[in-house]
Amino acid sequence: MLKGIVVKAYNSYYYLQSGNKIITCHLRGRFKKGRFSLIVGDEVTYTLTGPEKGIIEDILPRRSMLKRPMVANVDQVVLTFAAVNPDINPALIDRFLVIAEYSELDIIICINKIDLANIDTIASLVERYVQVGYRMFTVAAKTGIGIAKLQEYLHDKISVFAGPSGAGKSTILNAVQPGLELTTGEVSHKIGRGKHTTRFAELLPLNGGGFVVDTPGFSFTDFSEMEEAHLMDYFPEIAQIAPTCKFNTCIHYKEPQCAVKQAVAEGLIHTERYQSYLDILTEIKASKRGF
Ligand SMILES: Nc1nc2c(ncn2[C@@H]2O[C@H](COP(=O)(O)OP(=O)(O)OP(=O)(O)O)[C@@H](O)[C@H]2O)c(=O)[nH]1
Ligand SMILES: [Zn+2]
Repeated sequence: MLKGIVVKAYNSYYYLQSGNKIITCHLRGRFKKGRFSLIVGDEVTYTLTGPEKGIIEDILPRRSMLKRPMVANVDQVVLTFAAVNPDINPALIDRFLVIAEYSELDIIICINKIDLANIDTIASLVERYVQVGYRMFTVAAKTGIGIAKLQEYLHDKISVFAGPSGAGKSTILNAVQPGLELTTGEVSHKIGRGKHTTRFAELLPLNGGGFVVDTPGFSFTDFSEMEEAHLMDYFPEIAQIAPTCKFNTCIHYKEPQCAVKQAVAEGLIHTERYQSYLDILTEIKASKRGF
């Protein structure tokens, strides 16, 4: 049985990467009857019906499923931020981290444009997130600094690149995989969500194995689906200390004898990380009240 991975879905055609070939496929009729949907990243079996044409027979079990964008079998997300232009904003990093944690993704944080950065500022920021346990990369896509190391971590994996507009995601992907030729633009020339007009994600193959996804509009501002009591789970350093709070219902807000607040006071948890926690908690509370 031949195997492939869906790299693109368009107009009821599915494009499979199979070995080093792209096979254009239709779905076997029985799939169409159910409420079944095949998405980018799905691994499938197929039979050939012509040269580089085929029909998809079966879908293999999904290892994971990301909803926005819709991609199956994502291994990790690379949260990408610019050190400068737009200036780095730790509160924004925390917001992206919370959504990525909520989506149960493995996370890499990538700080781009370090050619323009104040090294001390970036070093202390890197330290903050390394302490929490995150994998941090500093790169300059334009000059190539750090790109080889990032490439190692992308090998044989499906990696989704997400981050604010202008962070340099497309530029990084072009550096990681010469030949992709994704369009990049000046920050000031972009409006709203950026220049992307594609609505559907596409897997872009890397030489030597693995795929990357450049996300059109990863929506990272909406916390209303989350529960107040679970927010701590998306801050690893808070989740770790939470069991030692006096009350097991403690959400580390106004409760007495809170071990998390104690840890903040002692400098074990970064004040700005705790502030991000409180800000998002407040947003969740407000959304539950219908604001
Ligand atoms: N100095 C410097 N500029 C960079 C670097 N990487 C990207 N840029 C510039 O930053 C701007 C934005 O880069 P893009 O790659 O388009 O950013 P993006 O994250 O893909 O943006 P969206 O597509 O809107 O999400 C471009 O003008 C790039 O040339 C870098 O390492 N150093
Ligand atoms: Zn507490």
